[in-house]
Amino acid sequence: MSRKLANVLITGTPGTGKTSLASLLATQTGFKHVEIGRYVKEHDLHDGWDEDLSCYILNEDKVCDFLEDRMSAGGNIVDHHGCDFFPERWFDHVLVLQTENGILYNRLEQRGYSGRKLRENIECEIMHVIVEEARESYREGIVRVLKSDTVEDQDKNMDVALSLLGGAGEQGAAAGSPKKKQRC
Ligand SMILES: Nc1ncnc2c1ncn2[C@@H]1O[C@H](COP(=O)(O)OP(=O)(O)OP(=O)(O)O)[C@@H](O)[C@H]1O
Repeated sequence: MSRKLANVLITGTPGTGKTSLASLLATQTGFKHVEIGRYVKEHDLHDGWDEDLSCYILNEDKVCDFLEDRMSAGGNIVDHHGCDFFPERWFDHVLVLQTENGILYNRLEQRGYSGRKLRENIECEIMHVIVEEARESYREGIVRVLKSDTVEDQDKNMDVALSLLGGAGEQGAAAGSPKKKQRC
């Protein structure tokens, strides 16, 4: 199987700037912005609502089944705060955004996060949980960790992403590489 266009995963702790970057990148490239949180809500890809964390309980199988055909076609920018349940073969590039803890704290607080939700997200960033998850889930050569503290960082990250997508046609060859996991 090969794709004419690449697929990109933009991941990182909530608040690190995934949606902002993915949205800009989609506008510039014409790729589809696949914001998993929004899809989960709009297409009922969940197992109900978590009252404690005020969020939907994502159903990984439903998400993967829903996206399979679209991902096979390529040209997607997937935006999600986790990355270990997607099939490895879906992605040609994985960008992990990281934000300095104090900056992230302010962003999440401004968004109305507090208590357990705020604390757990900051701990996630301090412990580099998503970076580790990405490195364990995807082959080394496609994972890039990018700083996302400032607007200047965002500009640089756009440049990185655009340069990666410049070779999108060839990247499709990676689509047939062996799967590391069979979660979906
Ligand atoms: N590089 C950056 N520099 C400064 N502010 C940023 C940067 N990236 C994002 N922001 C701001 O931080 C806030 C969070 O950004 P965004 O919603 O894109 O994060 P996210 O990682 O997609 O969060 P979530 O996972 O909860 O959807 C927004 O107000 C956005 O404008």
